Amino acid sequence: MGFNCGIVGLPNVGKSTLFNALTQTVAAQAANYPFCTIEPNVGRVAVPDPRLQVLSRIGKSQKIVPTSLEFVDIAGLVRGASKGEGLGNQFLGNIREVDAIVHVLRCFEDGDVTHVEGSVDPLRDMEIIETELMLADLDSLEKRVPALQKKARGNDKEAAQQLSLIETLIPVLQEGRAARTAVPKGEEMAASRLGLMTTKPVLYVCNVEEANAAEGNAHSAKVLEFAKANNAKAVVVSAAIEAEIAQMDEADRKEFLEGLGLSDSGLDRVIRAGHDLLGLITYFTVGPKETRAWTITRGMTAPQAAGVIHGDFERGFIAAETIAYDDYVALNGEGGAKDAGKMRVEGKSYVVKDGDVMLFRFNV
Ligand SMILES: Nc1ncnc2c1ncn2[C@@H]1O[C@H](COP(=O)(O)OP(=O)(O)OP(=O)(O)O)[C@@H](O)[C@H]1O
Ligand SMILES: [Mg+2]
Repeated sequence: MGFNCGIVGLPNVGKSTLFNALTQTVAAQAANYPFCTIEPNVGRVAVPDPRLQVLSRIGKSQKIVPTSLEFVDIAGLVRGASKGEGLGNQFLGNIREVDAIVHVLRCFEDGDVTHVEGSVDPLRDMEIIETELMLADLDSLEKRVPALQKKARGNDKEAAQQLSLIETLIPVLQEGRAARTAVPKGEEMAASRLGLMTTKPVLYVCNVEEANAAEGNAHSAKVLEFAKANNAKAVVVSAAIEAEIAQMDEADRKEFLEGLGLSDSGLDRVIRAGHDLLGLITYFTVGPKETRAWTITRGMTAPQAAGVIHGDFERGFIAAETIAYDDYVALNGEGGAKDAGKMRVEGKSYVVKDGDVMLFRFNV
């Protein structure tokens, strides 16, 4: 399943630094000048899930295979990007291609690191970026209206439906609100097919200085408050320190994190939040060879979930032996769950739940 999160923001706010930390590489060039990144950097990241260790211990698996998520480090956007400023059109094109947006906001004070707006103010920066995305969306919708009107007059039902959705969204964007805030219920799929940027789910990442990695600072507090009031997600991270930690070996990393007063890496929170943002859930397969996490979209049925492992599993699907994660753990594995009657044999219409431990029966 090819889901990805695009890392978006003003130039020089720490996007490539965050990308390098996430991917545990130095693949992306991160440096103290705006427009350091031009071509997007793409990398896959393992989704950390503490349930994997628990399951593999009970199931006596030889190895653990986490599921993964793709991140794309995109060039910085500036004011006027929707009108072509700063190679805006090209960069907006990169954003259109991702499934979710990780919006990096500079919350660190450092006189040596250039800020294209001259001062640190994450809510202002957020508005600059979101305005550009809204203007670009507005432009792309308005362009489609005349052709759709013509088709709709010729009794094209599909065109008429699309036109009506577009006519709902245009005034919303004109008022300066993201399209995602006004998609009518039941039209989410149709809206996502419009290829807009402001319908994509967004996660705000507050990039703070090293000293504030644990608690955040006054800038990040403003973002968190905004996010709370607007039903949005935000996390605090120090990209610079995370990039450093990512280069350390396991033992040093732990000691270093503890020294900073961090129980877990901020990156884990970014990755997990990205996973949730995409409406993704995880089910597990547990065996002597491996304990493995699989990513599916919320709402998928058992055969569809099986298809993520192999097309044959979906085509020849018969049933899925299913144990909820909590039951698997409480009853110490498959045998105990079976004895307690907690292993369910689910059929074709079963909607898989997050944490299900599954074994598929199939026949091809
Ligand atoms: N939390 C932080 N504290 C201090 N400095 C940081 C922090 N995060 C990033 N930086 C510094 O900010 C500068 C810009 O970082 P980076 O190249 O990652 O930004 P970018 O958003 O990818 O920029 P561009 O849009 O130009 O590609 C680098 O010098 C980096 O070391
Ligand atoms: Mg960059």
